[in-house]
Amino acid sequence: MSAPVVRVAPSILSADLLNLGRDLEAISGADFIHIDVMDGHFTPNLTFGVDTVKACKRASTVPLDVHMMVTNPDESVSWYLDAGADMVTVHLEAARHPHRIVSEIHAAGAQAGVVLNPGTPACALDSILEDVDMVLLMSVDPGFGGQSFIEGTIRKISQVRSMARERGKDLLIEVDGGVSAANVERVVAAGADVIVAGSAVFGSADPAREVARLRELGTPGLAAWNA
Ligand SMILES: O=C(CO)[C@H](O)[C@H](O)COP(=O)(O)O
Ligand SMILES: [Fe+2]
Repeated sequence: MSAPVVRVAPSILSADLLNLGRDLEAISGADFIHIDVMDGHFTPNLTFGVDTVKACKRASTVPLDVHMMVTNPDESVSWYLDAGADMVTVHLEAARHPHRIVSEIHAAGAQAGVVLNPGTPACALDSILEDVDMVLLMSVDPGFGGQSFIEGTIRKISQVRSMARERGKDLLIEVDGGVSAANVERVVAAGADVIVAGSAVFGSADPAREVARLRELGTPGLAAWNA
């Protein structure tokens, strides 16, 4: 069996939208394409919708990780499943019926995750942890790329990894916001195995190399919890 490696999910929030095809090609070695759907209500910003997800599906074979930052995702999750999302994550702060959404995602053959804002404690996962494939922990308040990593997230990552361990749950933990070469090893060592990076990847001169570098720098951190 090959050794586990950190999965890297570049966020196209920081891509050059006028050259999105070129930027998707540059990250063809990534593990996911992270698509930040924001509705201008749940977040102060308005970004991508279903058509962007469809366009990414046509342009790339990399699995699509759709991060829904919308109020009432219950109403719109099916649009993103139909558009070709491979992983869909919904905020526990926004979902009316999170278990129903997770079932809908699984019924469509996709993977399901729930997201916690920095201000939401890990215990909010208590009744849903067993039902999801991934927990996404925000390490910035959602809305924008390029913000600074909130340090308290490190403790929350460890808490969620411990919860998963105690329950014997095989869980992906993704961390989103302010992750870069400077902190990726610590983030992973705390218990993460998927990292989102927007400005770190697309702000670099060579996005393809930055994906490989983040994976390389982060992977040693897996040994801390993934024995
Ligand atoms: O969900 C998000 C913001 O709400 C983005 O995925 C996140 O901020 C990534 O950008 P960066 O790596 O530049 O912080
Ligand atoms: Fe995101």
